[in-house]
Amino acid sequence: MNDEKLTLNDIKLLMVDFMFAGIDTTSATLHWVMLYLCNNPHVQKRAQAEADRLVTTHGRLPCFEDMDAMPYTRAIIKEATRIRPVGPLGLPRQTIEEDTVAGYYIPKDAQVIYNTVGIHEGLYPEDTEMFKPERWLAANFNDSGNGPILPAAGSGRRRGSDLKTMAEDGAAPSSAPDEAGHRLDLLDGIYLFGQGRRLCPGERVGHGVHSSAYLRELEAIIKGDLAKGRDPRTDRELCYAEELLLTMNDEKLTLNDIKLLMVDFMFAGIDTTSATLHWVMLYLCNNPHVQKRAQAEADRLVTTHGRLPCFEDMDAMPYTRAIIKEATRIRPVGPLGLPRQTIEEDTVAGYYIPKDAQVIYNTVGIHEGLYPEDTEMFKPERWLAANFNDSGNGPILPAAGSGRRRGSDLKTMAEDGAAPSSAPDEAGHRLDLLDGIYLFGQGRRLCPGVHLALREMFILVSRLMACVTLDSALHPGKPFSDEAQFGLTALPKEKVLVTATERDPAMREMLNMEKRQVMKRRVSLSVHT
Ligand code: HEM
Repeated sequence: MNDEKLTLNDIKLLMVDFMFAGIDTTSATLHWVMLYLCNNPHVQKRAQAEADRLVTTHGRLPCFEDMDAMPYTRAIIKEATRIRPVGPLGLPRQTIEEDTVAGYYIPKDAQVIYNTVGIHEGLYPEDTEMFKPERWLAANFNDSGNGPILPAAGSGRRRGSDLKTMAEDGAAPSSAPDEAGHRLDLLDGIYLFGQGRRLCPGERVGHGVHSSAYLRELEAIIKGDLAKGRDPRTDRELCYAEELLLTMNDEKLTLNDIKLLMVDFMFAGIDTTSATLHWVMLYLCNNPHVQKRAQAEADRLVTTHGRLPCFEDMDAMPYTRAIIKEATRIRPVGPLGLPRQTIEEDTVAGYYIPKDAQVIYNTVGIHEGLYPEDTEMFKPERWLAANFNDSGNGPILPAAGSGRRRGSDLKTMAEDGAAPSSAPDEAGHRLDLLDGIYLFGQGRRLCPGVHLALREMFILVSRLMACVTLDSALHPGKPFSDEAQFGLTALPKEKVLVTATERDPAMREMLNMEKRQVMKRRVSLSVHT
């Protein structure tokens, strides 16, 4: 550490990085390897024959030194990374100069993301869905250009024929690279580990382009409107990208900033929200009484307004919101928060935390601590104002943004089933998604997408409850296992396949009516543009 000018803290951060970056990725890839081995007994047989040859020669089990002598085993791993790359998209890069790739102009400072799945599919378009480890054996590359065009690890593109370098499958073991110094290794042709200088250090690898054509088109439409003295906002509902394009001068945003924001949102907002919805569906199927109560809430709204729930009904549907909140409590899809660095020393729960330490909050642990007596019970009613009272009933909840306050302070929302009200209570408090929930982080870098995520989930759950009854498609009437499988997001271990049974044909008619109205709006928008 002295030669490399590393502090003890740098070493700790490296250890944590390795844990975060190395465990899920490797184990997910191994899941695919196992799956394809089970699905392809002939592949297993050939790998076993290779292992047997090694065992017979050396009188011991394979060890790290045998990598070069077992090309078929390596080819199995490589084919699994090709056919199902566990990171479907690469990490973003910023271009340091302009360029043209496949006919697309890429400006300087653009954010580019390579599409690993797309690149891998393009390698063998004729049979991309076939698991064929033998693609990766040197015997299948020859100087007539047989084999795909493979980009080499770390340096530009080179022909597959250059890669005719490895010992043939089954040939005498040799650990030396061939005379040209090439190796048909895991990285040749595989983009799963990234590319270039920031290639995954656990292995080494791309490109792929985040197209900006759509954004430029939108910008032209907005500029066209403004040039004609027309404010697009008065004509139609704008999407987020259009709103940003309209305010980009005032906000000092470049087109590139907007692109980066869009990409950030896609990365940060899709998996997290969809994983949370998996849990919501699971717990709805497992708790028919919860569905019934949510359906009753939706029915009251439909009867009052003669339409399906919409965003404005959030405050009027506390039980639906409580379902979403309880799902985020019981199975937070991000089991750990993102790391923070302490700016001063402190003592927390008897533990001394030095300055400059990296701390990670344990979301699962905090959530479990809220209701230790029945933490594994899915009880949305915990989050209804009726269940908080001045005698301190309810857990001690940390309030969103400001210290800790007693649950009794939170007796603020309209009672479940009470008259709809969109106004916060007189104390200005709201029993909202963030009170007591750490899933979205805390403090200044709290998830900025929380309100969007809540609305997306609210609209889906409230409308589902208005229209259908959910049940497990795999084992009707029986609960799903609520065990979590940990990955980048913690998803249910069991596949949440559900059936949706229509409750009332009148709801279908309401949906169809809405669909017709949306289509009409779309037509008028395309006429406008
Ligand atoms: C259920 C859904 C979601 C969950 C569980 C979630 C969770 C999180 C967490 C834990 C963080 C880190 C906060 C911290 O450092 O303390 C975060 C950051 C972030 N989230 Fe979300 N998120 C969700 C939905 C969304 C959506 C829908 C968007 C946008 C469309 C979004 C955009 C972001 C962005 C841009 C950041 C980075 C903020 C920063 O670095 O300052 N998230 N999210």
